[in-house]
Amino acid sequence: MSTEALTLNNVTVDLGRQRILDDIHLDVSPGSFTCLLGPSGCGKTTLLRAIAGFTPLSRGEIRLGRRALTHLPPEKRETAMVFQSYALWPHMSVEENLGYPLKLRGVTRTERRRKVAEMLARLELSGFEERAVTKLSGGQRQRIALGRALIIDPPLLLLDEPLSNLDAAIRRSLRSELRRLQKSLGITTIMVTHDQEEALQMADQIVLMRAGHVVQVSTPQTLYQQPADLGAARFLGVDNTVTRTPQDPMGESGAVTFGFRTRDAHLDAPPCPQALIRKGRVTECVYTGDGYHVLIDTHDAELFATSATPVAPGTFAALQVPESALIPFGPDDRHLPPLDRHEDIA
Ligand SMILES: Nc1ncnc2c1ncn2[C@@H]1O[C@H](COP(=O)(O)OP(=O)(O)OP(=O)(O)O)[C@@H](O)[C@H]1O
Repeated sequence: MSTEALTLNNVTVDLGRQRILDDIHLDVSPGSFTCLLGPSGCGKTTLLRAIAGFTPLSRGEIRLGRRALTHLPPEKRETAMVFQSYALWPHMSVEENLGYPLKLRGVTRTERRRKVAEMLARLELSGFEERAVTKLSGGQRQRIALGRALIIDPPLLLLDEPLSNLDAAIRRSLRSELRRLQKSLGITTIMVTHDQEEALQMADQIVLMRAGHVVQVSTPQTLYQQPADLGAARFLGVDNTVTRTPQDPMGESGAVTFGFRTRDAHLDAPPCPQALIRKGRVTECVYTGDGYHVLIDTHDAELFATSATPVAPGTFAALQVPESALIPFGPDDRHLPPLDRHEDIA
């Protein structure tokens, strides 16, 4: 299989009078797995459809390797797409579904059988040839849909929320299966998801989108630890913010907002010299399975923290966040470089 780099330059899409995608630039390296991540309506599916050729560009260009795709119809782009709904032919068997794209390309019956058997082995579904697709589980159907997309050796695989119809356990196991398959084939892959956990677990590169724009392109680790702005941070589970005070950790100048995740704010941690501390009254305490989430009303903000034991509302409590878990943002809400701190923190 040949796999290729994808390049988007200046990609802009207007639908009706509305600008849906605005000046998108993106480089996707060959064989990598990229997730388009963002809230509902931010333009993820439109971008995927534009790459597939189903949505025309108003401006810009799309290249796959040396080929310009921009003006090619979908069937000439040779990209494969898998949707949320499995879109299998219900009246056909597994073998017929998988072999259909080969049949359309004039591949002989013997060769089709060989390729279908090979694909079923890759999907760990050997022996399912004769099975009606209506008699498969949701996870099996989605694997067949994936196999049908891959059987023609496409240079680019496009996935539109392929796991979102499946229940949580199947979804988790299919994530690693899909990633393993993608790596073994080395196929350049772009997947749309609104699920940050899914993107963080699967992607080599995440494209975070908001309102038709790309906010950040980075590895999962960088996106999680250094979100580009406060909006990105909130989308990635940073649910607490505090503004600096004289005794807090701080940068050199200007107002700083620190974001932190609830999981990093502890009520029962041993005191640590370099930490942010906030005190207040507990207003809520809910069980989360692996502990408790506690809401604390401090004098300037309501903050969430974790506790190993339940805490009664009304109790006076102090939360502590280690310095390493604080994400600093400047007055314009943009992420600041890592803290360079010399002073002790109260
Ligand atoms: N055919 C269309 N005509 C006009 N507007 C459209 C059309 N298709 C989508 N939109 C609008 O474009 C915006 C982006 O939609 P899109 O489906 O790409 O978002 P998304 O990020 O994939 O959302 P979701 O996660 O909910 O699927 C939305 O505001 C949507 O209403």
